[in-house]
Amino acid sequence: MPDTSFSSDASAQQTLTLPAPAKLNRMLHIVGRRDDGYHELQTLFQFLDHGDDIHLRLRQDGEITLTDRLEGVPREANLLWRAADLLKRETGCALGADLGVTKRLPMGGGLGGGSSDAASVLVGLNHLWGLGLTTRRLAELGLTLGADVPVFVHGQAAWAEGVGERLVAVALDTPWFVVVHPGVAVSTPAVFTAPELTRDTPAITMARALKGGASSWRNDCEDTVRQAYAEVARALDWLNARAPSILTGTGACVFARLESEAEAVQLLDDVRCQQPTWHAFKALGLNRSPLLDALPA
Ligand SMILES: C[C@@](CO)(OP(=O)(O)O)[C@H](O)COP(=O)(O)OP(=O)(O)OC[C@H]1O[C@@H](n2ccc(N)nc2=O)[C@H](O)[C@@H]1O
Ligand SMILES: Nc1ncnc2c1ncn2[C@@H]1O[C@H](COP(=O)(O)OP(=O)(O)O)[C@@H](O)[C@H]1O
Repeated sequence: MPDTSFSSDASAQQTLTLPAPAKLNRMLHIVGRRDDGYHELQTLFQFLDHGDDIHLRLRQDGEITLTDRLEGVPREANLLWRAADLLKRETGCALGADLGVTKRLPMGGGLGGGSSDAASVLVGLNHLWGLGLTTRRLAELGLTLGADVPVFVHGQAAWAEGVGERLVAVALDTPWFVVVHPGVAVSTPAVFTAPELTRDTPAITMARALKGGASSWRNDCEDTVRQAYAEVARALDWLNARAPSILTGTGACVFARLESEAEAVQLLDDVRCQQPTWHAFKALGLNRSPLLDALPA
């Protein structure tokens, strides 16, 4: 009988499929504005058991290619490609990769899909290319791609300050959520440049935020987004009549917190029957990203 174990092991080392989970901002306060225009935040990040999948295949010729196109995103802007290109330039690695994505997360929805894709590429290529960079270094590199990339690299639910780069791991409640995308695109820069945006919420301690618990958590972007996007306001009102619900990030997604999976199933059914123009899914909150458990030993 032919021994195929060597060839299958060898090909397993050449390819990797990794999860790129969504995040929610369980609360988000804007506590100031830096000189460069960026806003200082206080936020609680948590992951969902729902997201994209990233497919990596090692190339010996040094090329970085994209095997899946994202509509409206040219190669040089695609965070998968930018993450791989950054890692290659930073380390001088001579290897390359084919990068693919099974896209499930809406783009620009406040679920961090692009940032999570980038984090999974950084973590995955660090492994496939045998670079040996520390998680801390990968997170530093990731921050140059987007403020939300470090939390995905570290893979722990976190209290975040600054623009989201100062992280402290936390254990939050892990309920079921129903996440609704009301079918409109919200511009993050437009939210952050809105004159009426609340930018002066007094900073609080992490202990106080955690002690207040989910029933006290809110998102400072919500009023501004409500005013500019009637469909987001309608989704928040509709969901809030059924379960406590807030905006994630700068939207457009909103999420309802349920007491059980059965309640989440029921609410999801109701959304699909009564609001057919919205996209919705149910997901469990996770304090540990599935990315951390997906890498081969
Ligand atoms: C606010 C959050 C919370 O998770 O919202 P979502 O993007 O997830 O909805 C993120 O930190 C967003 O981070 P990220 O998505 O990387 O933002 P970017 O594309 O870099 O920002 C787009 C623009 O928004 C403004 N911006 C962004 C983040 C921030 N803390 N202050 C800002 O003022 C800046 O003008 C920036 O040019
Ligand atoms: N791989 C990617 N996945 C999603 N968006 C990407 C990707 N690469 C680049 N982008 C760009 O980044 C923007 C923000 O995407 P995303 O992280 O999904 O949203 P958000 O920051 O609202 O959570 C998108 O509108 C898109 O133009």
